[in-house]
Amino acid sequence: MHSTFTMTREPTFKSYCVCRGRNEHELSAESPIIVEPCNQTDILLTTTNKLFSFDRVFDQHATQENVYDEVVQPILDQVLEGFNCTIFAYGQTGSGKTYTMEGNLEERHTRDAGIIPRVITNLFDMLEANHSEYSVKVSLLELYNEELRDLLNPTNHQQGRQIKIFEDKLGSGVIVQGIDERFIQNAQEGLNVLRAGIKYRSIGTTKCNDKSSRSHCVFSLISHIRESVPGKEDVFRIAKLNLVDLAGSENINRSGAEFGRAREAGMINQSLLTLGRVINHLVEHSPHIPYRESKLTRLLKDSLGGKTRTCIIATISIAKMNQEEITSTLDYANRAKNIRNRPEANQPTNRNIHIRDLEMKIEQLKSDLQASYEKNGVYMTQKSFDAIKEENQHLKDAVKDRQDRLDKAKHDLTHTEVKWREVTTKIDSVILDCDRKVDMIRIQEQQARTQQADDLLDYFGKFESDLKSIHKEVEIIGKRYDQLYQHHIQDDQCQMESLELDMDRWNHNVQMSMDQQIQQLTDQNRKQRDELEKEKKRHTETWEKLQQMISEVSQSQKESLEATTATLGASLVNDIDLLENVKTDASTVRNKQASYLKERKNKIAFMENQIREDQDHCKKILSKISLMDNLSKSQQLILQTQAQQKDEGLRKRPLAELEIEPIPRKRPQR
Ligand SMILES: Nc1ncnc2c1ncn2[C@@H]1O[C@H](COP(=O)(O)OP(=O)(O)OP(=O)(O)O)[C@@H](O)[C@H]1O
Repeated sequence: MHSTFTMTREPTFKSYCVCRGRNEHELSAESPIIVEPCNQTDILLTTTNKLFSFDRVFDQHATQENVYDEVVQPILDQVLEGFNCTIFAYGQTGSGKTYTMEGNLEERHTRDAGIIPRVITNLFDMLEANHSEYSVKVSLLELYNEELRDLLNPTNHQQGRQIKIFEDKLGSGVIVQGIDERFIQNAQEGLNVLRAGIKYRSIGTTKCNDKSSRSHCVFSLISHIRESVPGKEDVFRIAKLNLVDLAGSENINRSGAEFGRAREAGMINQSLLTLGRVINHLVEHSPHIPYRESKLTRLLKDSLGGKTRTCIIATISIAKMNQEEITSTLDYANRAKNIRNRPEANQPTNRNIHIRDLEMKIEQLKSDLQASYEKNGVYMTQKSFDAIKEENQHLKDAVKDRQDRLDKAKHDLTHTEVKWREVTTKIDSVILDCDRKVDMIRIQEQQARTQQADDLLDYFGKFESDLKSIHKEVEIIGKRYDQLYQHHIQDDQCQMESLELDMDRWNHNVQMSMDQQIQQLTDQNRKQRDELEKEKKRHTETWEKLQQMISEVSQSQKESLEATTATLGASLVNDIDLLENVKTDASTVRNKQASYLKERKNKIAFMENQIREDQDHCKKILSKISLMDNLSKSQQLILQTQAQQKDEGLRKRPLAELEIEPIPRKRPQR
């Protein structure tokens, strides 16, 4: 055994997680597994994909022995070194707290034996192996509905003897007055005592557990170990191990706490809530830790942020149907991991000190007894009175603390009320303003609508008169078209007839003049030819007569004669050519006249077509105009009806419901 009193640097508040495999109920409900231990220290909640870290995670296949070896054995070693230690089991009902802490109490080394029987057994084994002088005493305390009960002496409670909790001024932690502490000589005796006490634990039935522990249960082991120091007086090393099986952390509805058990569940939750608050305050290093708000936290004060080595074992189901509780348990235990305790080994005490302590205690008890016999008004010793006074002071402090918080809450409430009133007034004025604005907007809208309707009526009136004038214009155009058409055709026909006449006349004239010219030319030609013949004859005669003379006439005369003949011949040819040209010109003019006539005819036919098309177009325009006329009349009617209806309904109907189409501001182009 180690005899040194060491301050450790390991985490002072450890946190473990133990998973329970699915039970019959969860299997029959086919509730899927939602937790996955990733490695030895992390566990994944698959539904939220959140990872929780612990000092060690035990999956559903882990054994009680595994848990003991890894969690409890190191703690037991430290108990033997003089450290006070505490192990909590925390979890929803039915998750395996009692199984983990107690398990099977019947047999020493069964597979299902939990932490307590293994601790008892191993403690004695270790003490024996150490060959030291020792003593071990145990106590078993139940906290039910905020009442402490001694399970090793249940009659105490029945006889109305109260168990009190004191804080020891000398620094040895919390003192629980009025409980039985049984010395046990060996493991078997310890197990017997435990089994006997456990029988009295408050058990009920819940939906989650047939044998549900309805209370918090604290099993404490106190060991005194004698240590020999060479040349000095022997000393005793005293240490305490608390093994706490908390009640289920379930919510009332889900646990199905029935038949008056709702109060019980409420109480359980109350003390667990306080435990949670204490943990939060410790984690946040708050100046005030609300230990005094529940007996559970008062009892375990030293294990929470005190000098004790503490660990929490979170027991969880792995089935999805318990998701809510699994999450809250993991959160709770995870948070507790951040508590910082200041473990200190207890100072060894020697026989004399111990005897003196015991003598003081005997004295105190004697004094209490005496005071109680004498019934002199104060049935207790001064020391007990002082303790009660101190308790009262604590209570007063707590009351003051609560009063302060209440005052602050009241102050906050008043402040909030003032603000609320301010906000309400503001809201009222805003509503009033809004109402006024809405009314104004309605009136404006109504006016605008009426104006719009009037504008519309004006517009349609003008539109109608415009249509009428268009109508008239179109009629005039139509008539003009008709007249034009008649006129044009007649003109063209006259023109054509006169042209034809002209042509005929011209043709005739041309023919006549041509014939005359031809006749003249032919006559002229004949005359000239006759003259020429005569001339020729004369010449021949003359020639013949003057043959002789001719031979004598110079060559030049002969040439001149021949030239004259040639000139006369050429002139004749020219005349013929001229006549031919005149003929060609006449036929060209004739052709031109014919093509002009043809062109005119085509033009007239084209114009006739156009006029016909124009007439059709006019007819269409006329029918459209009459259609528009009808439409405008019917729209005018609708508008008038609407205007009347609007006038009546505008006050009642919201703006958006008025189905008036947008007004085209642009006039249609004529
Ligand atoms: N790891 C486990 N292996 C096998 N069985 C288990 C395990 N944990 C719990 N059980 C069984 O589940 C049932 C409920 O367990 P237990 O009574 O320990 O729950 P609990 O958390 O203490 O519930 P309560 O808060 O209601 O007391 C018991 O029958 C127990 O034997």
